Amino acid sequence: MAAPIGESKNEMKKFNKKLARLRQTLKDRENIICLDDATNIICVCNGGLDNNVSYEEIHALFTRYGQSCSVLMQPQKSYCFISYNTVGEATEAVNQLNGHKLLTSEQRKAEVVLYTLFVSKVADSVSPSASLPPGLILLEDYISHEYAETILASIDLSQNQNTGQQADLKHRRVKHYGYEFKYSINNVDPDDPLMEGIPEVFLPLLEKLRGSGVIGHMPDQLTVNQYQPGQGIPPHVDTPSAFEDGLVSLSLGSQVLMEFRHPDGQHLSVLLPHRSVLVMTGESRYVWSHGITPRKSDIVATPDTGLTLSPRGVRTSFTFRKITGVKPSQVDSLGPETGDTCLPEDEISAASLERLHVHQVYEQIADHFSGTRHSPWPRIADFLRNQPPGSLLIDIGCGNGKYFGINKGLFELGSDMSSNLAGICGGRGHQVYVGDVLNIPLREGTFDVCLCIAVIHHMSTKERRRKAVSELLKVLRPGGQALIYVWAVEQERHKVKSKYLKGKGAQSQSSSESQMDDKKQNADTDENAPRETIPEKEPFHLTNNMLDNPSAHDESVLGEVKPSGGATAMKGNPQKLEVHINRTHFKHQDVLVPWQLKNKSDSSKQDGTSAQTFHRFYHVFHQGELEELCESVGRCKVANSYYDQGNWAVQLEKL
Ligand SMILES: O=C(O)CCC(=O)C(=O)O
Ligand SMILES: [Fe+2]
Repeated sequence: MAAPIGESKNEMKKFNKKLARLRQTLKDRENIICLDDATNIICVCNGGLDNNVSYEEIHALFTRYGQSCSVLMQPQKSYCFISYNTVGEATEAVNQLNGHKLLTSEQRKAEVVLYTLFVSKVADSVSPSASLPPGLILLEDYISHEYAETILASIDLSQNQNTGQQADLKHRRVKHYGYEFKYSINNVDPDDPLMEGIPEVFLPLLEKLRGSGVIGHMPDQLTVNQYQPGQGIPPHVDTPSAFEDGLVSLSLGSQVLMEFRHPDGQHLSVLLPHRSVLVMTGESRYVWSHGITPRKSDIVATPDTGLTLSPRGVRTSFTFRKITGVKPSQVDSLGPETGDTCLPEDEISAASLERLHVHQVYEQIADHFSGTRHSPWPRIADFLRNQPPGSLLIDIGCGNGKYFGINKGLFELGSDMSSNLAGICGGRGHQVYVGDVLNIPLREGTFDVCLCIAVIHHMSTKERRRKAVSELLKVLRPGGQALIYVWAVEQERHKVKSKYLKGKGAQSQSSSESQMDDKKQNADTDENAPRETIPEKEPFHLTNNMLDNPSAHDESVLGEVKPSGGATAMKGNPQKLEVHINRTHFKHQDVLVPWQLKNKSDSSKQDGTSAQTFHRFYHVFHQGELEELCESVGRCKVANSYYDQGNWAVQLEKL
C-alpha cells in the first residue's frame, strides 16, 4: 500500500497503522471491504461531507489522475468514493494522494488528512433517492430566464405597502397579495382582501398552469418569501381550511432543499432549482409537512450522481393559493376549540398529534423558550457533577444546551427534535444533532450517561413512552446511567405547592401571567412553566383542525377525519383532549397546555385578538408511573426516583 511521500520511517509506520485501522473500521461499521490489489475505485477516508470536505475540492484533486473520474459523496459520511476508468489511473491517484493534506477552509476549521483505499464497489447506499411525496409535482425549467428576470424586477420587497403584516419575519422577508396571510392566526380573512391582487406579471404563468391542467383553479392569493442564506421556514402544512388543494410555488434565484416529512417519520428532501414550479396536491399538501431548514448550504446531487455541499444564495419563492372562503373563526381558531383534538388511537394519529402539538410548537417558540431556560436544576446538575471524568454524555431533548459544561470532564452530545433549538445549542459551541427520541440514530451501548429532561411526557401513547425509554437504554452501555424527568400530575406534595402552581399564587389563566416577566415566573427553575412571549410571526399553518375539512380530503389517505361540527368520526370513542388552565391542578393526565404569545405593541394585529396561543401536548405522570414504565421496558434497574418541583424523576442503570 502506498504511503505519503517524504515522511520519516516512524511517521510512515504511524500512517500505515492508521490506514489499517481505518480499513478495519470501514469493514466493521460500514460494511465496506477494502482490497490489497489495486482496482479502479478508491474509498477516500476523511474526504467526505461529514468532514466538511466539498465535492469540488475532491473533484479538483482527483481528476488530475483521470479526467473522467466520478466522485460519489453521501450525507453524514466522512469518506467518499472515486471511480476511475482504469486501474492505472486509480493507482496513480492513490500513489500521489494517500496522506494528502487538505488545508482549512471557510467551511472547515481544521486540516484534514486523506487516506485512500482500493475497493471493488461503492457502498450500496450511495445512490440518492429520487422519489417525491405522493401528489407532489416538480416542474423544472417551467419559465424562461427572461420571464424570471421580469418577475424579479417587478417585485419590490423593501416596502410595506400592505397592512404591516408582511415585512421581515424573523427568518425571511415576506409579502402578500390578494389576501394577507396572518401568521398570528395562520389564516386569511376572506372578507378582508388586500388592495393589491396578484400582479399581472404572473398571469402567463398561472394561465399555463391552468391550461395544462396542473391546477384546476385560478389562485387569488400570493405569498412572496425571500430567503437570505441561512434563513428558512419551519415545517408546516398550509392551513387546510384556508386554501384549496393544489398549492403552487415558483422558485427563483438560489436553489434550495425543501424537506417533506410524513407523520410516520418518512423524510424526503426535494431540490427546488431556479425557475422550477412545485405543486403540492393530495397527500403531499395535506399530510406531509414542508419546510426549509435554516442553513447556509445544502447537500445536493451533482450531475454525475455524487453529492456535494452547495452554498445557498438569495432565493425568492412565489406561493400561489386559492382561498376556500371559510372564515377563520369557523374552524381554525387557536383558542379553546383546540379541545376538539383527541387522544390518538393509533401510531399515525399519535405521530401527527405530536408533530402538531409538540414539534411544531417548539419550532415556533424556540427562541423565546430558550430565553426562559437559563439555570440548570440543582439535582440534575449534581447528577452530572457526579459522573467520572471522560464519561460520554448524551442529552436527548437538550434544548439550548443548558446542561452542557456543568461537568467539564464530560464528552457531551445533544439532540433535539426542534431544529431551531438545536441551532441555538449548536450556536453555543455544543455538539448537537436534530433527532427523534423514538429513533435515536446512535450506536448501541455507546454512552455512559444519558439525560432526558422534559421529553417523554410529550409522547402521546404509552407505547411511544416505552419506546422512548427503550431508545435511551439502547444507546447506554451496560452500567450506564440515565436521568429522566417528566412533569407530574401532582403539583402539590406534602402540602407544598410546586413553583408552577405557585407562580403568582393565583389559580389563574393567562391574564395574571401576562403581568409577570419571565424571571418572576421561575423561568430558571420551572422547566414546564408556560411563558408569555412576543409573537414570532412565523407560520404555524397546521392547526388541530388539519383534518377538519372532510370534503377536501380522502378518508382513506388520512386515516382519520373529524367532521367540522365537532362530533367524532374516529373509530371507537376517542378521548377529547382538554386544554389545561395554567397554574392550576391537573384534571387529566393527557392535556393540551397553552403557551401564550402576547403581542406587546399589537400593531400587527388586524383582527382584534391580543394573544396567540400554542398548545403543547403533555401526558403528566402520576406517582410511580415513570418507574413502572421503565421497569416494563426492562434492561434497567431504577437506582433512584424522586419528586422535584412538580416533576417525577428516575435515575436508571442499564443492565
Ligand atoms: O418558500 C417556499 O417555497 C415555501 C413557502 C411556504 O411554504 C409558505 O409560505 O407556506
Ligand atoms: Fe407552505
